[in-house]
Amino acid sequence: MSTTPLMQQQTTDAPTLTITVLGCGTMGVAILSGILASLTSSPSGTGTSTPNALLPTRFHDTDESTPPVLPSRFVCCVKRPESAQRVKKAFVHYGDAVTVLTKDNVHGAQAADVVLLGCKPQMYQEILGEEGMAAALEGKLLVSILAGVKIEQLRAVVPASTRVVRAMPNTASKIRESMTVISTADDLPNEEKTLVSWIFSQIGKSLILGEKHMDACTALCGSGPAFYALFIEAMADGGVMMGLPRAEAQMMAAQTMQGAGRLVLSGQHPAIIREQVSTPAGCTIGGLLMLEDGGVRSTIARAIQEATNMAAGLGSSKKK
Ligand SMILES: NC(=O)C1=CN([C@@H]2O[C@H](COP(=O)(O)OP(=O)(O)OC[C@H]3O[C@@H](n4cnc5c(N)ncnc54)[C@H](OP(=O)(O)O)[C@@H]3O)[C@@H](O)[C@H]2O)C=CC1
Ligand SMILES: O=C(O)[C@@H]1CCC=N1
Repeated sequence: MSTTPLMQQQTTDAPTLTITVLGCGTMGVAILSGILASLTSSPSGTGTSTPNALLPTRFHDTDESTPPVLPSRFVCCVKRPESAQRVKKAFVHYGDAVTVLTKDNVHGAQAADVVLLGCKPQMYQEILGEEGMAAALEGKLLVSILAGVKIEQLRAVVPASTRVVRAMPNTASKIRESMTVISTADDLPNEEKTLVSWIFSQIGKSLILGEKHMDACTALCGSGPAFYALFIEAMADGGVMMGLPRAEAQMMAAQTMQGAGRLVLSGQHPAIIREQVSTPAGCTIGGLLMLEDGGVRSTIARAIQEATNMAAGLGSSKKK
């Protein structure tokens, strides 16, 4: 039987690395599920982060190297006992590798090498300002997935020795199909850049961009699954309207969306895909014109604009 990194580190004296999630809700569970799945799958099954041939060179694809020590211990911090039960249930198959703490963030941070901040944006000051937290974060790497909270805001509430990184993943982390954008300060040590890149490349594709783009990335990557889900529902509704059974219509819509996305990722321009599908005098052009009549293109673009603007305001302490 082949051994996985998680198994090796649990059965030998190899150095360990602990990731603690402060606020382990939907996203915390999704991210840890993806990382744990990558650590426990066979080497050939790991890493979905193939370099994207479509990326213009001005964008930096993330570092593809493997850190010398991989995470093998995970601590999940939540507030309510019922959430603790839910998280325990999600990770029941990983035994001692996952610990769940309720209202015990400081111990969680003390145990960590890397702290993943996964609470609501409005909670960061309260959680990072807890008594004992500053000492627990000294010299550590803090990765925030909070929408709208800037690196500068986080730096203002953690010790100067804490390195702060922002990342914007999405719920598809759970199945290792996230799209994550990472933003780091220029002075982040290379080994920590490698570690952060490794973490997010285990749960899908990732790239590095300047922080000024983070709110738009939040709309595209973070909110994106909700927008595509609406599109899937609408496509399926149309199929049902025309007599298709609901479950089959939904499957057709989702798989067709995935296929179109993969064609784009394989290098085909969306306009070429659209033209190739539109047989002259065929049905596709009829459907496309109906969508254009309905202003779908600008409505979708405006939805990204609106979500971006709303994301930008989420880090403001006035919002509760
Ligand atoms: N949902 C998404 O698709 C995405 C979300 N994000 C960002 O991720 C973050 C989390 O979002 P999401 O996972 O949806 O939110 P959830 O509400 O699901 O998770 C928040 C977690 O924080 C915990 N929490 C609240 N207060 C405390 C506290 N004092 N100490 C410890 N834990 C606490 C909650 O615990 P309890 O349940 O016990 O209250 C809960 O587990 C947000 O900042 C969001 O902007 C980023 C990308 C995508
Ligand atoms: O809706 C939100 O605020 C979060 C951030 C991105 C996705 N969900």
